[in-house]
Amino acid sequence: MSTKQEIAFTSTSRAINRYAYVIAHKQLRDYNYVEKNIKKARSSQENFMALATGQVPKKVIPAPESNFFVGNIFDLQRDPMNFYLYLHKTYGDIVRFRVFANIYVYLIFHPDDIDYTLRRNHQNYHRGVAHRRLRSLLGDGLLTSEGKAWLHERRLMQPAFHRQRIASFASLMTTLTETMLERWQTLQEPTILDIPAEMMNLALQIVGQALFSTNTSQKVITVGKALTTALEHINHKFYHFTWPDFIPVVSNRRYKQALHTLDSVVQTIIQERRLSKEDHEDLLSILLNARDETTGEGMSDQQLRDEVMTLILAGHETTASTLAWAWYLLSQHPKIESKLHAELASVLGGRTPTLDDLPQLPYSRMIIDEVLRLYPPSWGMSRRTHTDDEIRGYHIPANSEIAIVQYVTHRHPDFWERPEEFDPERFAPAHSAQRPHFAYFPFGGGPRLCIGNNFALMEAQLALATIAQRYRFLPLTERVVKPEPLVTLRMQGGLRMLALKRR
Ligand code: HEM
Repeated sequence: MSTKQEIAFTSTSRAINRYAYVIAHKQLRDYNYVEKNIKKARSSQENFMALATGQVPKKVIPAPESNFFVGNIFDLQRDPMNFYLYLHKTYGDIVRFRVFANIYVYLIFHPDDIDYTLRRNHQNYHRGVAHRRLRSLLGDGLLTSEGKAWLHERRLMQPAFHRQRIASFASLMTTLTETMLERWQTLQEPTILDIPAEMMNLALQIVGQALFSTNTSQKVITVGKALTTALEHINHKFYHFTWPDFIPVVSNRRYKQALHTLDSVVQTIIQERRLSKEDHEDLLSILLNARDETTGEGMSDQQLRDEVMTLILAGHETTASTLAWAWYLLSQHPKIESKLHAELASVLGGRTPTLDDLPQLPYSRMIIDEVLRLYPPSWGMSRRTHTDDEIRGYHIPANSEIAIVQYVTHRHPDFWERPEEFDPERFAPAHSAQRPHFAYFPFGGGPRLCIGNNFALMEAQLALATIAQRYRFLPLTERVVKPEPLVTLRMQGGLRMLALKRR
């Protein structure tokens, strides 16, 4: 018997056997069994039919047991991170889980397949459900737009993130960090800080000033608060069944109010700037002056509003989360912390770091890289297939929801030894060179790579070096801080730390 005949024979007998059992269980009213096995029988039958017509049979994507009506949604709600880690460990590099009835999410964990979806065949992978949820907040900004509109916006905005332009923000970053340290000096001792809130405030001030230059700090704080309220609403909706937005329950009204505040503050800043005609040498000026190469048209007020909101949102939570996790991890690893202090002392000797110092501070950069591996702020990315596709020999139907989860791939045991351990040495150049590109992708990849990646890395490294020379932090309890997967990876229960002056 040839291999094809063998598969055909096995498929047919499997289908016949399963159908026989299904009929028996139907008579016993064991519908659970019927539901589970009818699918398998059909797939065996499909394989047989495929072979009979000369096609290659479809492989069935591994999936966990699930309920037909609620799928695996409760496993997902309970603890998404551990659910995804469990699925990878149990079922391998491609898994699907049921959301409801025949609606599935396909999880892709292997670097080669991530390379395929984000880069080699990116045209077939559009923005997924997470981006659609963000649309009510960010409109058609760079993060959420698609196709030609996205390409047009990316071309207009790319010059704002050119290396040279970003370099001019280095002194802004250290000045604002030092302003924060001066405020800490005035606090009562022992100084206890809400670390995520401090880092969030710092990152918000930095992105706010980079966008709007001076005199907007109060407006930036208002925007930050309204954004947090709006994001909490979107986060909640992501994992829970909630009322549709048009029903005026308290949470929906609060969300609408936050959107209204955001719109009015951002529109006021844009209007003031359009009238002033001054060149402020900030990101907003670049956006205001950007012109389409062919039509010569600039951005409309609505487009500017969407881009500004996108940059504030994408540009502060992420870097703030990186810094907060860095302080936590350093407090748990005194040897790594001492090595960082030694590098800072020998290169900077107590002075404020500049952009030119950064290449001389490789260990601080390795720390940031390792923090981004263990706790990637953008911990997962969602996509939707445009047409039918095939990954790892499995058929993926058109319009399927795909999830690519950095949090899991950054712990893939084939590419990371002792994956849960905090070890910045993994990012020494010799080690990094041996890994496939998409084993580590905190900033995504392909054409939709994060536009602010250099801005973020520069900010994180400068803030780390400036703060670590003046303070070290100790947690107030021995509690192990767990990640909370919201739009970014926050800390469950927050993190209050004791700030100890180093000089
Ligand atoms: C540690 C900090 C950051 C991390 C980990 C991060 C991560 C990411 C990731 C993973 C994506 C791709 C999302 C996807 O394709 O689904 C992305 C896109 C984006 N990021 Fe960042 N980001 C960071 C900082 C920033 C900063 C500082 C800015 C701006 C000031 C920014 C602006 C954007 C924008 C506008 C996009 C959309 C790009 C496009 O689709 O063309 N990000 N970011």
